[in-house]
Amino acid sequence: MSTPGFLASVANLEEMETALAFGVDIVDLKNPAEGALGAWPIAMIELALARWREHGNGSNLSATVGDHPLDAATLAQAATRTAATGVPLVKIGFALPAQGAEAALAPCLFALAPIARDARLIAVLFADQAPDTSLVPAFAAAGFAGVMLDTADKTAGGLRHHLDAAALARFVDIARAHGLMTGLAGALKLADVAPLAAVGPDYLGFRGALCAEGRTGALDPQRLAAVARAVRGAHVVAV
Ligand SMILES: O=C[C@H](O)COP(=O)(O)O
Repeated sequence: MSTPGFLASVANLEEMETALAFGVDIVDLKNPAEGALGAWPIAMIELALARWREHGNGSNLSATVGDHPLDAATLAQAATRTAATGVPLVKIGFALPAQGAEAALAPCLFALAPIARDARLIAVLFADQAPDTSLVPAFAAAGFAGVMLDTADKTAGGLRHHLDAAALARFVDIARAHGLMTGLAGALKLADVAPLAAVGPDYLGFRGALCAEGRTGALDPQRLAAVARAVRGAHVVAV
C-alpha cells in the first residue's frame, strides 16, 4: 500500500503557515501570479526557510526558480541563486522545444550538474509541451534528485488532458528506475487524485484546486483540507 505525498504551492508566508499547520508533505514556495513556476523573491525564501526550520513538523520545503527560457546560463544563474538560500528542494522548469529537445537540453544539464552536487534539484517538464520521456535518465545522470510533470499553460486543461495514464505511468516508472523522486501536477482537481495515485508518483502537486478564485487568488484552508483528505485517502495497492 502506498499513498502519494501532497505538495501545496503557497504564494506568501501566511499561506505557508496554513500549509505547515495542515502538515502537507511538501510546502512549495511559488508565485502563481508570475507564471507556472513563478519565483518568490530570494529574501522571502530566506524568511520562509527560517520559519520552516523553526516549525520543524516534518514537511519538506521546495522553491521554484521562475519561468525561464531553455538557456543554460539563465537557468544556472536562477538555480544558483535559489539553491544558495539552502532551501531543501529547488524546482527548475525546462521549456523543451518540440524538435531537438535532447540537443537543447544538453548544455543546460552541463551547466546545472555542478549545482546538483550541493543542492537537491527537481526538473519540471511540461505535459502540454509533449515532453519526451526518454530524456528523463539525462536528469538522473546530471545529478538531479527528482522530476515532475506540470502544465505551463494553466488555461489549456489539466495534466490528464495532455497525457494518458500509460504515458504518466511510463514517466513515473522510468524516473523511479533511475532513482529519481517523482511528482505529478498541472491544474489537478479532486477527481484527478485517485487515477493519478494509481500511477504511483511520490507526490501530487496542487495550487489552483486550493484556491476559491483560481490559482492566483488566495489559498482557501477548506479546499486545502479537502485535497489533503483526498490525497491521504488515496491508498494504492502496489503491483
Ligand atoms: O507544483 C504544483 C503547482 O503549483 C500546480 O499548480 P496548479 O495546480 O495551479 O496547476
